[in-house]
Amino acid sequence: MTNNQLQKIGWNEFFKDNMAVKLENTFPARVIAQKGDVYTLLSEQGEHNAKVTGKFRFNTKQVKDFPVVGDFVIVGKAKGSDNIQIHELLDRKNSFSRKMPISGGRKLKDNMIDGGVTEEQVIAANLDVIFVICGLDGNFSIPRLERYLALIRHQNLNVAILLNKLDLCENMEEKINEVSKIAGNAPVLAVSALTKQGIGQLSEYITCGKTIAFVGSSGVGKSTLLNSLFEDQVQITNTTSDHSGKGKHTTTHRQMFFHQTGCMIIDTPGMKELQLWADEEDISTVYQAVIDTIARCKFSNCTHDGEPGCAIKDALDSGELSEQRYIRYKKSLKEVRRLEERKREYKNKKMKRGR
Ligand SMILES: Nc1nc2c(ncn2[C@@H]2O[C@H](COP(=O)(O)OP(=O)(O)OP(=O)(O)O)[C@@H](O)[C@H]2O)c(=O)[nH]1
Ligand SMILES: [Zn+2]
Repeated sequence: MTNNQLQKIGWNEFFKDNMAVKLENTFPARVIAQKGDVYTLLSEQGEHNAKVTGKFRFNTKQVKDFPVVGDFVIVGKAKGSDNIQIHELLDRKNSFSRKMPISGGRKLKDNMIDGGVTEEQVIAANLDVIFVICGLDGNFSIPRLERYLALIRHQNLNVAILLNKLDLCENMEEKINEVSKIAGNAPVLAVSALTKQGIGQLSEYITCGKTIAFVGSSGVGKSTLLNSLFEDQVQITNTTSDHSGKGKHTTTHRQMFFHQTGCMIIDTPGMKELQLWADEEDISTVYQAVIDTIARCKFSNCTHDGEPGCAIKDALDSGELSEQRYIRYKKSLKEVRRLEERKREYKNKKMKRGR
């Protein structure tokens, strides 16, 4: 692979400039798959399987600082062996992240998932566009889309919303309308991965040198979509366990696929739990309509709890603002405030332990 070929897999000046390790015989590579602590990498020299070095592991304090699919890393041969090792993770242009999920059951506190390590979990890195996929069947969920949008807004990613299973949907316009109301600037596309209806709309995103990722809950059709785009089966899809739209887990690890156009597509396993890794500003952006309404309240310190001249009350009464959406806004705000608190507690605890 020549330098030009490295560019084809997304390498550019941004990554070159932040290479810190200048060890002899090291070179850049991109993470194209991950299974546990084994990474599959692609470099000018071809494909390699590698782990991080002991030094990397020792010096890395946070989960988010380990490589994920889409990352660029600096690799080299281990002393006295032909094995490739990862020495350094290069700064990310961006990433899609959530709060680390809770292992071993969830705790609900004030109707919010609470607990787990207060750290960022990076799902995929260095993306040009992220596609949030949602089924037009029983899986359809505006609240879930809003949560994805909050996470994405936090990372400043370009996002497109992809409504799949168009073949199963009888009120497409109504659904698109509903989604458009919360989508902000994100384009909303409706397709059927199965019949390929509308798939052509994706071609403007699937272009040479670009990296895109598919995220969404299990069973929305990420792998089916990938299969359609590649014609020949790159992933094995399963049949949904029932008609509720909840699929069986099929994709078990993250992986990057190379499309014939030269586009890199990252498929991710369906996410059950989507705790916010976002802040108040992100919530304000996702719920801009609520923020605009609040700005019209008579008193700037209005608590929207019966004060005179409350624009929220008027908007709820007139139906201009949906009560459910307002409740979700308040809940999300509470969740990110709680996250800020937990981040502070976590940092203090870590500092006390000296790591
Ligand atoms: N009718 C219909 N079914 C679809 C469509 N896309 C996917 N499916 C079905 O939905 C089920 C789940 O699809 P997958 O592609 O495995 O879903 P996934 O998002 O990759 O799921 P995970 O790997 O668990 O994250 C399969 O039975 C697919 O055949 C579609 O456009 N229309
Ligand atoms: Zn008010």
